[in-house]
Amino acid sequence: MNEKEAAIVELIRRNPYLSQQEMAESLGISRPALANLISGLMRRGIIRGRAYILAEENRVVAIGGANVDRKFHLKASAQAGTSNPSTVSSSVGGVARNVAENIGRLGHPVSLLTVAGNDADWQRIEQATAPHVELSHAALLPGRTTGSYSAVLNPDGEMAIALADMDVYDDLSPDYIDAHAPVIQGAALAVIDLNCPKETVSHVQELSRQSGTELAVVPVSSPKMDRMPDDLDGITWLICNRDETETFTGIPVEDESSWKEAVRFLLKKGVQNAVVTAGAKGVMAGNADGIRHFPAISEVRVEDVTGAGDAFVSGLLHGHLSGLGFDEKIRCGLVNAAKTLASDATVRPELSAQQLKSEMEELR
Ligand SMILES: Nc1ncnc2c1ncn2[C@@H]1O[C@H](COP(=O)(O)OP(=O)(O)O)[C@@H](O)[C@H]1O
Ligand SMILES: O=c1[nH]cc([C@@H]2O[C@H](COP(=O)(O)O)[C@@H](O)[C@H]2O)c(=O)[nH]1
Repeated sequence: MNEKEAAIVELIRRNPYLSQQEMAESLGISRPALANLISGLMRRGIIRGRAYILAEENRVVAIGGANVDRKFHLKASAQAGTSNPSTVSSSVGGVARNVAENIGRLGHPVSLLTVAGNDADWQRIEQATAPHVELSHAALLPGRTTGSYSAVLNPDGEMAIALADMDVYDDLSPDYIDAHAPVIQGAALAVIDLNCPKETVSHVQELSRQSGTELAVVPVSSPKMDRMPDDLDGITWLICNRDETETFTGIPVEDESSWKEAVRFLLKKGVQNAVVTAGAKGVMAGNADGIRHFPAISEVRVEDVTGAGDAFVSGLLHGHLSGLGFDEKIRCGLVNAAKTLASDATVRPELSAQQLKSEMEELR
């Protein structure tokens, strides 16, 4: 292949929807010259043909963070201004990545759109994630550092402080999304986390609306709630924990009635299905047909809380993709969260669709 042909192939790989006019303009050649080059590529079987691409049933795309999580377990209560003896453990995380791994383990084809540094942390993420998630669209940025989340935990397990180095996600930009638009347009469901900048969230919302891709929005923390789009129309699922909900709605969630009011607030803003989780108290969830409380699974042994929220989201979306009724979708989330709390892993390695199905029967 010569240089021009290679450039054409790269353009098509990035966006198979480009017209010949757009390709010619982008390469700075005339349209007839482009047509000649394309027929050459077709004769040699490098381009197979032009096709309308149908959304692959149940293909999911997750957009957002892929981090390395580090936990420092202090041997005595934290003292400022000195070195504190501790043991450290680490694992792979990031909300979008956690959800993608859960969904992949549950048997759905899933791609991750993310950005990272070209470093050892990314290699670790890739090794743990690639068996379950398609990663070919992840952009490795020279000179950038892969996202990381470091929590310092007191001896009783409570967090003293957590440090998030997630500057790399500033580059999860609308331009990056445009370069991978067909991945979103061809998916049945897109899941975006709020590690993404606000303009990226709105851009994905617009693209999904145009292509009829369902959209789930998953916040990552209360300070990042200012990245929520101004208008929530076209969001199929919004799943927030209590802190995130209070920050966004301004409604203190203190009892069943204020909890319900917060869900109603989200629905009024245009979300189709809204869920507010509250740890051991369970979730308040609803849509235009009504809002109701679902208790958490009570018989859980809490081993490690990391990843429970992401497991809830993933179980719920698995129920949604499997065409279950509303209450069963929520139950899929509750069961997956409970089983993840009882595991020291962020995404439990035994998870599969069959496993979750039998756990749902066992906990009925
Ligand atoms: N102590 C607990 N006992 C039972 N279930 C829990 C407990 N903590 C969390 N969960 C489950 O995990 C889900 C998410 O937890 P939550 O703390 O609300 O969100 P996040 O982890 O995102 O902050 C809850 O809806 C619930 O189903
Ligand atoms: O600003 C952020 N904080 C935390 C996370 C991720 O959130 C997960 C912890 O989730 P939970 O709060 O559900 O335990 C970790 O994997 C961490 O990397 C993130 O993506 N972005």
